Amino acid sequence: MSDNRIVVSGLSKNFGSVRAVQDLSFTVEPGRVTGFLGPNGAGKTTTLRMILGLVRPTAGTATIGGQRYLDLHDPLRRVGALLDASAAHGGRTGRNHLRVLCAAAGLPRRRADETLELVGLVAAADRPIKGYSLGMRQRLGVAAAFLGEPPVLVFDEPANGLDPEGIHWLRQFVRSLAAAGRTVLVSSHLLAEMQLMADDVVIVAGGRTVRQGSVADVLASVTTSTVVHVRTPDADRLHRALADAGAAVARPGGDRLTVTGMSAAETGGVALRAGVELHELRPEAADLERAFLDLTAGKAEIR
Ligand SMILES: Nc1ncnc2c1ncn2[C@@H]1O[C@H](COP(=O)(O)OP(=O)(O)OP(=O)(O)O)[C@@H](O)[C@H]1O
Repeated sequence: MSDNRIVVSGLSKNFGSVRAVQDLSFTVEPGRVTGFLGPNGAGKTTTLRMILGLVRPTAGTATIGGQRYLDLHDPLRRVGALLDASAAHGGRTGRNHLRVLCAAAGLPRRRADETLELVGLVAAADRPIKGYSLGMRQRLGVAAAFLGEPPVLVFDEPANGLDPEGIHWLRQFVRSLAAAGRTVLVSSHLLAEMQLMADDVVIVAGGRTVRQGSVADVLASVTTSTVVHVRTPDADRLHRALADAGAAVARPGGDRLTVTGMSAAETGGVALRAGVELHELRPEAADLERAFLDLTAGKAEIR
């Protein structure tokens, strides 16, 4: 696996007057899972299709190991992709579908059985695909992408239609691909899921990048407005003390206060100085969902 980096540079795509992707640049590193996040219509699928040579960019380039997909010598063994899980021929069985793909790619037939096992579809392998649930089709699509054990994998919304057990399986599988040194790009609008699955994230909205970096850095960069949850038997006094110290305080009811604009440590300090007893002092956990909403607010309209 010499260089299996995906490099997207100044990539743009217009469909008539629709600017689906605008000047997008990011790098997907081997050995890491990169989450490609954005609301509906953000341009994710169009970008993935440009990386895979299925859509011609209006401007910019997308390369895999320094070459455009269309210039790769053995693309099926270099890059595995799941784009549209409903693309398989409904009349075929899952096993036959994978065997046909093996034959087309010059892979041994046993890879069909091995990947069926890997994605947990052995029990349904000899049933026609038209009877598969969406989640089963996703698993079959993942199996198809991994037939040639390629070093680079691109999955468009692979978690769609999966039940919680399926999502757990997908997360483990995707993480194991990266742990083995593969380059993994996964698009999603399931942000909480990406928080658990991805090492890096690229967040797009309205065809543009709004933030990219490691999950930890992106979270840190958007958690300036900390929210702290407090419980105290002396809510009125603490409320006054916090307001005097410059915090915004909401009263969700009873003995509870929600403090904005002050860290948990500062809130505890104010309580101590005011002589107020605390029963709970809890900073709200930062999550990607909130970061995403903050970042894409106002840019998320479907064009
Ligand atoms: N072939 C096409 N012809 C015309 N417009 C298109 C075409 N493909 C995509 N678009 C438009 O480009 C924009 C981006 O679409 P794209 O499918 O890339 O977004 P997405 O982020 O994958 O969205 P979703 O999460 O809904 O799948 C949308 O406005 C869409 O309508």
